[in-house]
Amino acid sequence: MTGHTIGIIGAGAVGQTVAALLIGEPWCDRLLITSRTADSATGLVADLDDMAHVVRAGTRAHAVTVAELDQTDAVVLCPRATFTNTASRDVRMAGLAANAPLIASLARTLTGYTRPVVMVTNPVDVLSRLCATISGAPTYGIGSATDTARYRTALAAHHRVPVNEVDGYVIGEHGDGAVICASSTTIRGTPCAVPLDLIRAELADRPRRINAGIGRTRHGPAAAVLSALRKLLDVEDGTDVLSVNRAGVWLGIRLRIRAGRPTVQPLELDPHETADLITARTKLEAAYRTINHHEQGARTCL
Ligand SMILES: NC(=O)c1ccc[n+]([C@@H]2O[C@H](COP(=O)([O-])OP(=O)(O)OC[C@H]3O[C@@H](n4cnc5c(N)ncnc54)[C@H](O)[C@@H]3O)[C@@H](O)[C@H]2O)c1
Repeated sequence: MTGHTIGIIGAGAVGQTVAALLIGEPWCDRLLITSRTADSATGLVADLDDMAHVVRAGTRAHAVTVAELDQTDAVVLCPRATFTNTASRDVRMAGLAANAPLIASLARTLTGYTRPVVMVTNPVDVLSRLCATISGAPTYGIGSATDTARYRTALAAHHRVPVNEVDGYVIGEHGDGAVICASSTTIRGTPCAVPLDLIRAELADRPRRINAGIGRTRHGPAAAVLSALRKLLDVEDGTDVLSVNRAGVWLGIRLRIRAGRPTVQPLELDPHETADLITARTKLEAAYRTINHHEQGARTCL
């Protein structure tokens, strides 16, 4: 279980938090970090080195180039292109045009990579598909796991029960097309009332509050990355909600991961949830069609 090397692309808010969490993981020996500038990667490495010495962790971080990531057991993709996001709805999808060429270029460098790639960059479902299509690497998007955690927290507060008594999932798009699986949600094993409007409002407002308070959402998604890595690298078995290929479209789906191998665990949906999932799927397919030219590389404009 020891000896894993993890690559991180993008030394920003999420990349730094993922790296700090991995320093504390006994199964992670090495972190290979690359970012837009060598300075930010080496700066992060020095800071992590100090951290590792203080807490006596064995994990060592190194600044590398993207080409050197072929030595890793998994890669976390969390870069963000420079752009100003002025959207007030569909906020994550608003990053599509700016982030797609960045992810396409990194995915080309990862061509032939066979280990898991964990995508964080938004819009995560569409960019997971782009990365998987270009690189051929098994690509898992992070997003619905955080939505699921937020859903359970909000529902537990509403019913005034401990959060670990709530079992329920959010699947589909990590964004405005999230599908709340209310009909299969239980508290202590018993179906419960789900105030959908309240939950939808909280799923939209919570990241807004985090961003307003501390600038960027980082700890929740970084924990979701760690949870996925532990399972995909066979450190532990368990259930996760990740964005994967479902009949050609990447969207958040419940997976059971045993011995590092994910299998889809479909949830029973009522007619409303089924309609929501079809809507999310249609939206993600339409969004992908606006960027699929990146599969071919740069086109000549005539
Ligand atoms: N899926 C989720 O649940 C989730 C949650 C939070 C953030 N995100 C997304 O993750 C991405 C990163 O967020 P952040 O807050 O860490 O952003 P950030 O701006 O803090 O950091 C982005 C980093 O990417 C680096 N970068 C830019 N171009 C690069 C390149 N070509 N190669 C390598 N690195 C490059 C930048 O230098 C910067 O260090 C965003 O798209 C954000 O929307 C997703």
